[in-house]
Amino acid sequence: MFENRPDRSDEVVLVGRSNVGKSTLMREITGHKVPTGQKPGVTREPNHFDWASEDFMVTDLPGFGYMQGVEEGHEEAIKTEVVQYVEEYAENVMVGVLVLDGKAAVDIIDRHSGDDEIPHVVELYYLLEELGIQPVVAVNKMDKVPDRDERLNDIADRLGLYPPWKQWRDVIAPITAKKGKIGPFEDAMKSHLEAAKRDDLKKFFA
Ligand SMILES: Nc1nc2c(ncn2[C@@H]2O[C@H](COP(=O)(O)OP(=O)(O)OP(=O)(O)O)[C@@H](O)[C@H]2O)c(=O)[nH]1
Ligand SMILES: [Mg+2]
Repeated sequence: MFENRPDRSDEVVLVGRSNVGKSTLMREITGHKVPTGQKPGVTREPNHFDWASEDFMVTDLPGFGYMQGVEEGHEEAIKTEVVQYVEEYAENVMVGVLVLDGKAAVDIIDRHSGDDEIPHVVELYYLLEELGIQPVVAVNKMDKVPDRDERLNDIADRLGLYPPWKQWRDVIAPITAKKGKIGPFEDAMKSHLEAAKRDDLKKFFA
């Protein structure tokens, strides 16, 4: 299990495959220089940013799937650790942000969908639901997606959210984290924090 977790009662976690932009989004949220990179597998340990006065933190977790320079067995081990982390702290996690690469997600999901196979990202989405964690799907790298509505409808469909995606604006948030365009994500976060009666945390997503 990952060490060095600050003891904060409320938490937002960022999860998803490697290289989708979790750490880039973390940077945008916190304003801190979180390491990011072009090669999958940059984040190997959780990055926690915490605000003691609000008893709150945001955690950027290592990514699932292919990681450059990492042995296959170790990738699996990291994936298991990420799942265990979310399970262990489910009580604390107010929102689970599933970050996707808007350009690649549908192809990856479809490639791994079969009779006895559920793609990792879909599995992760179900895990959040099972654990009673409010999901937000941050569909990142929208700057690379030409057919925006079509793509977002497909993503909604693959997650079992009946299209059109616009019905799910509090769950599906198209963003371009690299350019700081994260308004739809902030709006979704604010609506869930309000529902959780934590209006005091909305300032971190403004
Ligand atoms: N085009 C585009 N690239 C982005 C965007 N957001 C992040 N990236 C790039 O995607 C790459 C991966 O970003 P990271 O934030 O390191 O991704 P990560 O999900 O934290 O990756 P791991 O730590 O390896 O799991 C970097 O080269 C980023 O600059 C975006 O909105 N658009
Ligand atoms: Mg990272």
